[in-house]
Amino acid sequence: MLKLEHIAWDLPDGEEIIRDIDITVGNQKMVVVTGPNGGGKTTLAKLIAGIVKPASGRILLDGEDITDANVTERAKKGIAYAFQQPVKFKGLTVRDLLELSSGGALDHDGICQLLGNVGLCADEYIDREMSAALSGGESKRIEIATVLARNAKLSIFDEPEAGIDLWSFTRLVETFQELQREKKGTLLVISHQERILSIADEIIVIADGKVRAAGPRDEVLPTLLSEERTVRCPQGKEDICRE
Ligand SMILES: Nc1ncnc2c1ncn2[C@@H]1O[C@H](COP(=O)(O)OP(=O)(O)OP(=O)(O)O)[C@@H](O)[C@H]1O
Repeated sequence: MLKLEHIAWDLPDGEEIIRDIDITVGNQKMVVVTGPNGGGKTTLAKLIAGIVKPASGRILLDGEDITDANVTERAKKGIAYAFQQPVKFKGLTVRDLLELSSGGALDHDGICQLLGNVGLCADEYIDREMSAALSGGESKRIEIATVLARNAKLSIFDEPEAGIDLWSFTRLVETFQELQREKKGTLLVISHQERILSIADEIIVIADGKVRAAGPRDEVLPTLLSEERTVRCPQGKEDICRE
């Protein structure tokens, strides 16, 4: 179980970005973090992965205080993080990257399966270099595949939908569902996508650096969707919106 207690994070000029956040993420759950742009979701994910350190508060993983552990130590303890903007490693091939992530040699079928999770046809990609020649959507999907390859205790995905096509996105949603069914670790997914929100066990809404709402999907999602409808259709204009 992941537990954040009174977590805060500020910019060097003192501006508070994350304010006194308390979150509990149960094992084997799929938790989706959503909320308005600039609300602090990516910062929260970076705090959990150890990329940034909190100004105050504690982070516990299965009861162990990991607040002072760095990224590598947290990775060893089972936290895997997929960046919103994928990192490119010149010289490394897709196969190298997937083998590094999974911790051992992978045969053709193993690589096919991992790339298939994100809708990539393996043969075309296995020996390609992780360079600027890959499109944004291709490298984003490879990044997601590397996190899936880790089979981590806690996998964090930051806007996995960003820049990937509809077919690959559908495949990714199915992959998340398979992982949920097979109870293969905890998924923490930052997303604005209703299709991802609709398969969450729990939803956390972060706005203005605080938890605005948190709870089981069926409690949180209806309110979110009705708020979205209100934004799309201002009060008093419902008749026009329906037409
Ligand atoms: N290193 C930094 N320097 C300056 N501002 C930062 C830094 N990191 C985060 N911020 C600011 O903190 C706020 C929260 O950013 P964050 O990326 O966590 O938001 P988000 O909820 O993930 O947004 P989005 O939905 O747009 O991805 C933003 O206003 C952002 O500009």
